Amino acid sequence: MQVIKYPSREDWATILARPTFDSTSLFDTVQKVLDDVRSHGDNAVKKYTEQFDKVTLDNIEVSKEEIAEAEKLVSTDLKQAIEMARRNIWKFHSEQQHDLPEIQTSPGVYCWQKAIAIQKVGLYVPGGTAPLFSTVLMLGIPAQIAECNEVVLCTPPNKEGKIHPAVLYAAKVAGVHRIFKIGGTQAIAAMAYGTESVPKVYKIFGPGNQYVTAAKQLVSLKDVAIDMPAGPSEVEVIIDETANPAFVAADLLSQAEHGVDSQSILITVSERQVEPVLEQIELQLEQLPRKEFARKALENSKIIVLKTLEEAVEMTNEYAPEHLIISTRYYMGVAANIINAGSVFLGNYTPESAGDYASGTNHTLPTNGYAKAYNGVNLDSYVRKVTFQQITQEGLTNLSNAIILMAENEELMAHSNAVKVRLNEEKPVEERYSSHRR
Ligand SMILES: NC(=O)c1ccc[n+]([C@@H]2O[C@H](COP(=O)([O-])OP(=O)(O)OC[C@H]3O[C@@H](n4cnc5c(N)ncnc54)[C@H](O)[C@@H]3O)[C@@H](O)[C@H]2O)c1
Ligand SMILES: N[C@H](CO)Cc1c[nH]c[nH+]1
Ligand SMILES: [Zn+2]
Repeated sequence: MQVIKYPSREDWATILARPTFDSTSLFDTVQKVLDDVRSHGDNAVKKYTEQFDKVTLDNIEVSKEEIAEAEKLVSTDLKQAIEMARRNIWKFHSEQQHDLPEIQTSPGVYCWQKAIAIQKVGLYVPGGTAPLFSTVLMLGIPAQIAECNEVVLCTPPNKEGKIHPAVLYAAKVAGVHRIFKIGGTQAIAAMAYGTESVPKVYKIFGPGNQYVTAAKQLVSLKDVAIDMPAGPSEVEVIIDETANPAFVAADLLSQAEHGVDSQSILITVSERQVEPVLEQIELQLEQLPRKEFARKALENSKIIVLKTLEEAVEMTNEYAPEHLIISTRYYMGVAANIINAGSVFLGNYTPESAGDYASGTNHTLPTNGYAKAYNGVNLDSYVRKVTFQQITQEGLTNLSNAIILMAENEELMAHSNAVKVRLNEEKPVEERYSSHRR
């Protein structure tokens, strides 16, 4: 991990750059796969599954028998852990439902909103190098709470053409309706355009590698909504002299192990913490089965020494990390000034892995600086708030001058007429006999 001490402000942007790859050829490659699946459906999906996942599939949909079999293969302990996570995720997300009041904006003018679930949603669960069954819960449970009608899930098959049992079990627990053995760009294309087997959806959710993220961005230009760009994982940790180096190292490694393009950033206002943290990283890294991924990701990672916590906050807001851990004496004071981050973890006993699995918050979060403009997945991601209004004859009379004047100044006479034709009419029957009712 590169150590940078007291950098000058002009260098911040360079220091905070994310790992790069050639995105021109990436977008071209991804677009070709999207177009092919759009034109040739299941045949193209199977072709790319052979090419990228190295498996030939006759049937791309997971059968009921496979789901039943998977349930037997998941241990009781793991089922209990999944249940605990499910309960907390359910609790946190179901509290995000709010009553939407009816507002009388002026006499006789009633406006309100109704939250209505997006009817068809597609969930992408990454599976290139790790079976992320926790992501199934993060994406499926809010869809279940929102009552989406059709929930389909795509995830890459392994070389035997199978899906990890825990992914299938979690999908059952989260009420997913149909599961397909498709990964990468071909999965995003199948859900965006529909194929003979895969239904077309209205919105696609979920994280993934650079191919998945690029595919989501391309299909969202014209064809389907997406949650957000949620690419390679990242974490930033802010510490002072009170932080425990072993905890800090573990947190940095926890995101580095996701993949070679992950990034971990440590900002310390105590120079004395640098060596102990580096020692802990070396020590802990050796024990990790995924140490090769983590080691590569650490090449993209930095330890930055700054003078003050004010600077640390400023740098963080510029970087906009997916995850931010604050391990300083007065962490609440530091947190109060954070404006750009996906999910914030406070104090020495709040590791980022708690949010990845079981505290109840969602782990599908914006990466690559998108936290400046997007939030992570939440219940609102699965609903649209449709507005309704009802205006009485008196209400319309009160608004009429303003509407007519504004419409005529925009030179839109038909808009103005739609009000004028209603004025001076006899009071409508329903208003004579009933009061306003929703
Ligand atoms: N931001 C978040 O909320 C969040 C959450 C979980 C995971 N993640 C990230 O998701 C990513 C998961 O990546 P992954 O690779 O393990 O799984 P993945 O499922 O995203 O990607 C695997 C698929 O990539 C495609 N692919 C692989 N090589 C290709 C190539 N050369 N050309 C075209 N397509 C190719 C294949 O079709 C394969 O099925 C990690 O980077 C992890 O950090 C992010
Ligand atoms: N940290 C990932 C989001 O960036 C989510 C995850 C799933 N499993 C473990 N971690
Ligand atoms: Zn993680």
